[in-house]
Amino acid sequence: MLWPRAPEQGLGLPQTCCVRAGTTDSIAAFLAAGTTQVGEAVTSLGSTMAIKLRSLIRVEDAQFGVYSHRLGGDPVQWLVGGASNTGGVVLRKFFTDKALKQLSSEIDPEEGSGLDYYPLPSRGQRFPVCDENLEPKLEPRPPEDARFLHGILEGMAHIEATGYQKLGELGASPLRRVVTAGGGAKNPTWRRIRERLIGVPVESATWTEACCGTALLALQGPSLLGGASATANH
Ligand SMILES: Nc1ncnc2c1ncn2[C@@H]1O[C@H](COP(=O)(O)OP(=O)(O)O)[C@@H](O)[C@H]1O
Ligand SMILES: O=C(CO)[C@H](O)[C@H](O)COP(=O)(O)O
Repeated sequence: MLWPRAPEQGLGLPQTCCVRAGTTDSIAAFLAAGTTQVGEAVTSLGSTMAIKLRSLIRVEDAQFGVYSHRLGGDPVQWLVGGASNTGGVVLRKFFTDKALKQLSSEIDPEEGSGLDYYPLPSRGQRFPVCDENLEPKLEPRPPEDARFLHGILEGMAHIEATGYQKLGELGASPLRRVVTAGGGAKNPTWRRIRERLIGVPVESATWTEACCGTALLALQGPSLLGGASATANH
């Protein structure tokens, strides 16, 4: 908590104003998504892809871009995960949001694309492997836009699945369910591709915007952390 100083020193807020600070966008998205159980995770599919798994075990491994934030509770829970360079920023290079919706409806998520892409906006990856020289792979490009999109969505789902697999290998609590936040959460085709590849139920969050988590944190403070549900009627 930050208490404001005199107006000439700070923000000029009244003494009665309590400011809560310190979250990141993907932690805010995690809080908004309303998980309560160890083994539940949130994938934020925004411009980049970030994953956070509610775990009893803390895991850190810079080689794979894996780190943990302390969530709280008794016993203490951790948000284990990482932030990848893949994500919607790659989709935006090729498709408008309107085209994404139309083309996604033409994809059969039960079938493989037959392509082997590694979607990145440029060279370099942070998670699930940390390698500044890793190159994107988005070729060959088929003539059909829907198939091209299928390959990209599948490639990103592979990266996400590998990420969750890596958390398990490094000793985090076993994954049971994935909730989705961010702009990619509104894509049911992608959700099904991801579910097939990750191997646990994948759902869309009721609140997909990180700002909802920030608002909940401002309202409830530390009582929101450590197993409390974020889906209170606010
Ligand atoms: N139907 C869709 N399917 C998949 N991705 C989508 C869809 N609509 C929008 N997006 C992607 O969502 C991203 C924006 O999500 P958002 O959570 O607002 O991102 P951020 O706040 O990180 O910039 C864009 O990169 C866009 O390509
Ligand atoms: O890369 C990101 C956004 O582009 C991550 O969301 C950001 O790094 C959040 O960090 P943390 O994982 O510590 O919550």
